[in-house]
Amino acid sequence: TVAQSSDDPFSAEILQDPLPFQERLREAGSVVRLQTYGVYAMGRYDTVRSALLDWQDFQSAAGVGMTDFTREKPWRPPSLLLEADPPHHDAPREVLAKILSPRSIRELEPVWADDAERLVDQLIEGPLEFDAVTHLAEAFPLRVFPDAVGLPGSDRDHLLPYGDHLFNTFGPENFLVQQGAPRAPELSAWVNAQCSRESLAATGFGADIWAATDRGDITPAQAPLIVRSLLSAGVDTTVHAIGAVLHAFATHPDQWRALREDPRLARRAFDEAIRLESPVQTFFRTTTRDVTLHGTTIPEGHKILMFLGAANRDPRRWERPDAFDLTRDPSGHVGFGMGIHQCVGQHVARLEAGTLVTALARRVKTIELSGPPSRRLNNTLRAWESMPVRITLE
Ligand code: HEM
Ligand SMILES: O=C(O)c1ccc(C2CC2)cc1
Repeated sequence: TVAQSSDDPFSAEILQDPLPFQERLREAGSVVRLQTYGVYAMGRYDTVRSALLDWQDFQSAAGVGMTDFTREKPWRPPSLLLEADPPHHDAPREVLAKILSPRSIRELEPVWADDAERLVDQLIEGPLEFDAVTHLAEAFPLRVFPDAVGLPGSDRDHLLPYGDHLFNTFGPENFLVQQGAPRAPELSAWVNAQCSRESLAATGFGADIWAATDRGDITPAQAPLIVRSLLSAGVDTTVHAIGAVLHAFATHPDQWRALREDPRLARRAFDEAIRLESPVQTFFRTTTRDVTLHGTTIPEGHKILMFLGAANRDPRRWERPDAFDLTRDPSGHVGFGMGIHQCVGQHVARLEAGTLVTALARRVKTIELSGPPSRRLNNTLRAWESMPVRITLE
């Protein structure tokens, strides 16, 4: 018999503080049936990793949220990457992987480094106490990423509520989805309008995607959906990942000192903050046949829920899992997923966070919380509402 849990991981209480539930989940077994939703959950690192790698038994094409696309209509046309499996997944993935590769985005490094320095210079002219979510975690990605995609200047802040709602729709239709539903059609229409060739600048990730249609690597019908993938995945994730790394440093002054002594630590700090916080907490898969995992058989056509956040703090895999420790090697964390769907934008995310943290480390001597930070509840994202900080300067 399979282990059972009566917890609701999408309740406000557990979304506010998921750690006790995640501990219960890991201890209950490799595969645990969530009675509230009739889905199978996994929180241990080894089980999550093997499900991520086994795309044949655990498919994405039926959706990576609770909705089973073979039974219900998705609220938006499925992503050609996230919600697709080989062979359909192959060409869109190959096109985007090339456009977002470290070599392709290398030219952005000086541009973003300069932008980060200007943003930090402006910031430190003002009061040395401010909300790091508003003035850093949200401000920087919204300043650099839409430009890199090739979005026109105005109303780019639609991207945040669009992403917030999208990430809620991967969960059950609970209070969070109901909150975002009224604006969803308008936000979705706005995002779709940004993805046409004529809307996008002549250079940037968007133009590069459309150029791939001229080469026949993808079709003109596919191009807008692939641009939509960037606008869907590329903003809220980095906002809350940067929030996570700032929170980690603000609560570990010794690690901030270590970074200032050795700026190369910025990259490892980002991955360690992603391991610890897992801005993307969960994703689903759907079984393509009866699958037996660690002695538990999951019948065909069932949803499994992978708790990336729980796997990233599994004591079976990580020593002192709840510590933010820059001497640790965080590689192997599942905060960007693993396998054929592993985050294709991770190099962009690392560059964004790296340039901002490096610019801060040059000017800011100390950073600490000046009040309690508050969480923004979301069915999928571990997100920040506000983070009051106080800094001192060099
Ligand atoms: C720190 C920030 C980010 C985090 C934590 C993150 C996390 C993830 C995760 C966990 C997946 C795997 C989804 C799955 O297995 O079903 C993924 C896939 C993806 N990410 Fe990211 N992501 C981040 C930033 C970005 C950025 C900046 C972009 C675009 C520039 C992006 C674009 C994508 C796309 C298109 C996929 C689907 C890949 C595929 O299915 O082949 N992500 N991301
Ligand atoms: O292709 C998409 O639309 C897409 C949306 C959200 C994500 C999350 C995992 C970062 C990834 C891809």
